[in-house]
Amino acid sequence: MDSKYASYGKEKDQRNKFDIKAKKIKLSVDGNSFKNVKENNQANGSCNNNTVSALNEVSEDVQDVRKSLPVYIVRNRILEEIRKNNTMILIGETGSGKTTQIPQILHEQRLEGNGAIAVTQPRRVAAITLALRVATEMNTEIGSYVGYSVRFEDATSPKTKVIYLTDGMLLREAIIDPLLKKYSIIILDEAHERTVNTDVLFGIVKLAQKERNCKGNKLKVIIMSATMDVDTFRNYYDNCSVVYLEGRTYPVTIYHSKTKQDDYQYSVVCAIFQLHVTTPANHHFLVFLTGQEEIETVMANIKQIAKESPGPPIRVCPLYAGLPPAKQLLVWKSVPEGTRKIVLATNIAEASVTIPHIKCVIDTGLVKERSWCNVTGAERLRIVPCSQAACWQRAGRAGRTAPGSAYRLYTNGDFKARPQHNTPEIIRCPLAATLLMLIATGMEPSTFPLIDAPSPDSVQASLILLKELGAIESENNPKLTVLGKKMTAFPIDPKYSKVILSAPEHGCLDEALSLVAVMSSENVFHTPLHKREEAVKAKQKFVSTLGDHITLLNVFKMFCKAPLKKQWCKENYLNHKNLSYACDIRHQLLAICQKLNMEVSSCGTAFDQLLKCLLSGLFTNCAWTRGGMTTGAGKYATASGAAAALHPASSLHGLRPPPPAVLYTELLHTRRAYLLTVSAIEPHWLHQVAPEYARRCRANR
Ligand SMILES: Nc1ncnc2c1ncn2[C@@H]1O[C@H](COP(=O)(O)OP(=O)(O)OP(=O)(O)O)[C@@H](O)[C@H]1O
Repeated sequence: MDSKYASYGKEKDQRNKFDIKAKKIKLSVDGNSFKNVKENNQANGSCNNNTVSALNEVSEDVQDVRKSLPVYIVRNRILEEIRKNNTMILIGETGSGKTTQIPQILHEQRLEGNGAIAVTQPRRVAAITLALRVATEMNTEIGSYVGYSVRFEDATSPKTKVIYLTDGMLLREAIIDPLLKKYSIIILDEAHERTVNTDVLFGIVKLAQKERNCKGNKLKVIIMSATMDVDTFRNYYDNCSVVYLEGRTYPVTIYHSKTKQDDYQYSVVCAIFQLHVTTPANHHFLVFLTGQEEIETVMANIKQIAKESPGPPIRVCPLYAGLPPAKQLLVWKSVPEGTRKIVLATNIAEASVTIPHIKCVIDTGLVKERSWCNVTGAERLRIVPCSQAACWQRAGRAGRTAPGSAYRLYTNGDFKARPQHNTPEIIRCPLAATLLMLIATGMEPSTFPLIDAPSPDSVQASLILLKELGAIESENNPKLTVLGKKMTAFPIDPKYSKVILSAPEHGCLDEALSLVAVMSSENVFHTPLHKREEAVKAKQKFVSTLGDHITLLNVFKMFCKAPLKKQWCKENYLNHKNLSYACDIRHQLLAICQKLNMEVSSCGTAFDQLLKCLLSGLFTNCAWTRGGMTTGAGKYATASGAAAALHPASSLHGLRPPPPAVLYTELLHTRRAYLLTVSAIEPHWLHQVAPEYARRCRANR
């Protein structure tokens, strides 16, 4: 193993260094009593035992753990503040118990009255696992007093009092009821993440609170985070009270790489095996990577090296957004005693989640970030360094149930050079979906109160896109069209709801539903590194020369017909979980279509119809060969003029001559720019299905 990866500069945990300038009330945990509780726990073996508990297989005394949390210890003071203030910001260390304890403390006092308590989370895995944990702590079933609501899954009932839900789900509820009357208390958690949905929710909740307070139907709002920019939030919420909770659970020792790492995937594998041979097996690892493909590659490498490496047996668990929920939860399952669990995750494991017995975090310091081009509306994905706040959150995952360590594969200098906080997503992301939601709730986009307003150009570009999608009447007077209203019925991006809603016109709703469903799930192909050739060969039987979309459709159709699905997937190197998840999604999309009285037509093998239908929603994602010739190895120019190559995994890769025009699903920027999930189209189709955009696009090219 290369020795340069062994050298980490040790540094003291600096999690307290965040500068909080706002006037604040400090609530301190009594150091001695906290220490004693911790020591007692350890003496009881409740934090240090070797048995790894799955989420619902509670081996520790949850009530003891609960009572040792800083938030629990000062709960009476916190309650006092919450009673006094309609709006409050609560800052507390990662792991201090904000997300699991505050809702319970409120509910124990019945502060929610006849309403419910909503706790928003930027990510579904956090919403689900938190609800499961809190249900266990409250000794109740999920869906009873505690529940969760995430896209495509609602585990609540009329008697649910504490609801963990994604910010996107609360936004959808706001379309039906902008005053969110179902809730008497709304907790906006992980405020520092500044996702576009959370930023919009800040505004919706602020307006709802103002109006409801006038009508005597009060709404309490609590904003929580470990690392947020307090001054900005305090100004936005009219100088509301800030409660700063001092006190932590377990220390995390931070190590930085001494030298810059050129190949982080390689560094990750080296770091894992260096630590693997020197750390006890019950210290599980959590590794932060940037995406599914990378996770699969690293996973394959670990499995390969593990065969010859000394040290305990290894169980590798992936965790990324597109993984079907049931598979995500496997991360919380116990492993046999003496086995090391290594979780390979994207930033979805960064905030709010607790994976028991993770004592070692290995952080690449990178994240895959979505941004977009105002002019053409095309989106792109880039791998970029994450903010300091994100780095602290990641490190915090190591100190949840015991003291831990975080190994950063970047230097201290690199860390210090990073921005303190995440750039709000609203500044860099496409806004069409958000604006559609706002317009649907009856809000006026130009006067809507946002903490950080996106540039007027960006808003205008998104309104133009909505106009071209047929969702609004005009960009200057944004009113929903009949089509736009229907689009809001689907919990998916407006580009994809447009595809579904255009399908009857192209006679292909059956196929469009399957395609959108399979594209909403994650990669269906499973390509283990050591069996790459077999996997590539197996893929051939599904490949269409028309491109990856029809290839995906072929896979999905054959999966639906296969009698022994698991076995069939194994034989064909396909991901059974992702395909099953696609089936669930299709089911739900179909139910919405049926509610809208749409007729389910099929185009059979007339795939031109399906591709035109796909283009009617994804028209911003076209690329052309330059002057009819590809430049270099399959290079195309996107609508913004950026050069990009077909991804080597595309079924069009290597086709001679290359199709003059293609439709892609995503533009990925790694060392090169790649078009992902690509189909050949006829250049004139763009004019047929999106004439306004085609004219605008030609003028810009
Ligand atoms: N699923 C779980 N299994 C075991 N312990 C858990 C679980 N969820 C929470 N805990 C315990 O409760 C503690 C508090 O978790 P909680 O999510 O409430 O903290 P938090 O202050 O909201 O942290 P963050 O800012 O990171 O979201 C954890 O550190 C851990 O000790």
